[in-house]
Amino acid sequence: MQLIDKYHRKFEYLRLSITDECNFKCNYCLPDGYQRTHQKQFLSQNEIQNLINAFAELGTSKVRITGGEPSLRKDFPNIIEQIATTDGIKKVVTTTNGFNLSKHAEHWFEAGLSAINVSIDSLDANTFNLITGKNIFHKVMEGVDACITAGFEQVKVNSVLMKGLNDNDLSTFLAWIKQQPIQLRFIELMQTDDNAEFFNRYHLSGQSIKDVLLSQQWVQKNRHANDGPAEVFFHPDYLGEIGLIMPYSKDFCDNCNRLRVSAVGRLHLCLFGEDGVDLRHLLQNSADKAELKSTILAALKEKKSSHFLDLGLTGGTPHLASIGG
Ligand SMILES: Nc1nc2c(ncn2[C@@H]2O[C@H](COP(=O)(O)OP(=O)(O)OP(=O)(O)O)[C@@H](O)[C@H]2O)c(=O)[nH]1
Ligand SMILES: C[S@@+](CC[C@H](N)C(=O)[O-])C[C@H]1O[C@@H](n2cnc3c(N)ncnc32)[C@H](O)[C@@H]1O
Ligand code: SF4
Ligand code: SF4
Repeated sequence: MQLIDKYHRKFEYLRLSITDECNFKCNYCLPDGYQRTHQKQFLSQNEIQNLINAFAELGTSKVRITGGEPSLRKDFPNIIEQIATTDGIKKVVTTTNGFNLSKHAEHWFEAGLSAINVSIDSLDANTFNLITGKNIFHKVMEGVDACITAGFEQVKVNSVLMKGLNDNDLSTFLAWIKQQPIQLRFIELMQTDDNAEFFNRYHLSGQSIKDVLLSQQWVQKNRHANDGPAEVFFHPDYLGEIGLIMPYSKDFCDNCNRLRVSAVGRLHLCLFGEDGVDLRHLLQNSADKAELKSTILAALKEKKSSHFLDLGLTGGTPHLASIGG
């Protein structure tokens, strides 16, 4: 039994959100901060274990723990360890805003985290503050250094491209990664239910960056099966790499290799899909594993070939914190 859809795409990568909550106010994601509308019970460690056991038996080998801000959970290191020691899981990775990274990078590495992605939208402390609502740029950068020292096999930095806010920063970013073994990724700003006006004002294609890179002898790398969606470029004079995540480009979804489960246990077939399929009642007891697996397999039959962002359809995703990006 394998997770393969009708377009012959194989899904070995699970993005698991463990909380919706976040302590940042990124202007493209949660500009007014996290709003606690009603008390939600996020997945417990027991529920997570039952979920991961089923996915691993269906061929999942890589799990990204995301959120909201995943490291806000006190049991975050336990969750890392628990997933990393599940049979069949080869890689446990996370995406974080880095607020407590300098303190915990080594601890998470020891718990079994193999790689880490840190979101840093600008290398200018004031602009960072303006975008995220947090005046802790230097602390986050210390966290990136702590990741490199801790020995993670890969450290990536995510930067959402925004017209007039950080699109002139390419040379500063390039100077930074010349001597740093970091994969720096520029992500095209995506429209969600809540950010239409912001999107119209700030969205910018990554193609202009691609053109600059190719004109400066950067070379595109081949993709591997479990890789994320970035087009990756290297240069012999740079220790770091550049990645471009361009969901508005043609054929972006042809390589889709990931499924998502939200922090309340709903299976989402696409970042911009509809409501999702409730799995939670099947996560309470390990004896329900067979039914859980068949529910996931049945749901996959409905996965669409692509998103419909070019038609302005955001599939009911209010913001990416709600489902883990
Ligand atoms: N449209 C779309 N965007 C995605 C998808 N996966 C990731 N992204 C975007 O890319 C951002 C960065 O993703 P990360 O959490 O760093 O993970 P990744 O790029 O899948 O990870 P790697 O495995 O490290 O390459 C996400 O927050 C999204 O904004 C996807 O399947 N579809
Ligand atoms: C939703 S966050 C969750 C993890 C963590 N809080 C963080 O920011 O790294 C994951 C990623 O989604 C990206 N993101 C959020 N909203 C986005 C949007 N509308 N368009 C593109 N990327 C977005 C963020 O920059 C971040 O890199
Ligand atoms: S992008 Fe991440 S850090 Fe920023 S508000 Fe969204 S969930 Fe929080
Ligand atoms: S937008 Fe949906 S179909 Fe396309 S790559 Fe992302 S998750 Fe896959």
